[in-house]
Amino acid sequence: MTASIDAAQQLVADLPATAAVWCSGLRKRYRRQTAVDGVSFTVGRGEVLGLLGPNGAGKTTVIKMLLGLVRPDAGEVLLLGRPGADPRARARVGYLPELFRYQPWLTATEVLMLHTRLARITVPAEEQRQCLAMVGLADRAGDRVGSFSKGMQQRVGLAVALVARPELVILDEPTSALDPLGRADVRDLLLELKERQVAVILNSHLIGEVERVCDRVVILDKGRVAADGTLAELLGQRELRMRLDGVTPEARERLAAAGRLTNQGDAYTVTLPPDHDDAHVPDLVADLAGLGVRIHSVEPGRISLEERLLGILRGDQA
Ligand SMILES: Nc1ncnc2c1ncn2[C@@H]1O[C@H](COP(=O)(O)OP(=O)(O)OP(=O)(O)O)[C@@H](O)[C@H]1O
Repeated sequence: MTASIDAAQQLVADLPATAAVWCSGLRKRYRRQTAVDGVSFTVGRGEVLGLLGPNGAGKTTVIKMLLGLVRPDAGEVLLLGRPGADPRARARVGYLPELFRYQPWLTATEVLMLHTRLARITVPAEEQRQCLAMVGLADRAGDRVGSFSKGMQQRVGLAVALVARPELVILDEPTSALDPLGRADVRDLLLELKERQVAVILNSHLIGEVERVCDRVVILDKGRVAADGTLAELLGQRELRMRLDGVTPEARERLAAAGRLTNQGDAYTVTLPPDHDDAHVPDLVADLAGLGVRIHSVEPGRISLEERLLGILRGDQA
């Protein structure tokens, strides 16, 4: 008997760790408007996922379906290995909504106490204080939230999302009301969560922010997944940026043979194909010199997430 229990425990221990989020085939229509149309993705434990896409792409609707705040027309959700509707899973998830509003008559400390009680988790007062300090509200803990600026209320929302020791945090535009210093604070906070192996979904229009902290990105467009991959996969395309003069039609042809060519004045950019071999760069430079081109600089580069996002949304080929 004991042997079979041991074997069963070993079997469970050997199972691969469940994902923080797994969703498949999520769909939602509002009257004649399709908001989300067959969205599937996974977020690993401790992974920071950026959710990007234009206004109305369906990002908030996806987030609300993950959290059970909007009922999907189709599709399934698992949070931390349990069905999305299971209260045991939800208690381990922190959430900052896009439109945040907290009870104005409560102090910041009382808002946190209320949320830990709702999550049915005991968090020592000292830890709650640390949580407020982490979002820069240590000095305002005893003040009523109704007297806070919008940015300060968003910081309260971040503390609420973090206070119950979540294993997954979902942040819907967490820096929309924050000043540049506040944005930098959130960036540090996300990196700290990553270190603590807390999984994060970050919906943000601030692409630089996403590029700095996210491991992976899902791009939504018109309710569908337009791209899903690690930053390395999405930004794998590299470029050669050159300053040239004396570019003859033959030299231009040679540049275009190396990749997609754009130019403005004396600045030439070749977007290299995915199978490009770095060993070919000296050949290109030698050929250009042989064709009489004066080469002032050659700089390797990588496209930014913003350029990639715009390319995907405009339907450019990778
Ligand atoms: N409660 C609702 N009733 C009707 N339509 C809705 C509702 N919520 C969202 N929609 C529609 O669903 C689509 C997706 O909206 P959603 O808020 O998910 O987009 P989003 O990507 O989060 O946009 P944004 O970047 O502007 O916040 C939009 O066309 C929107 O009008």
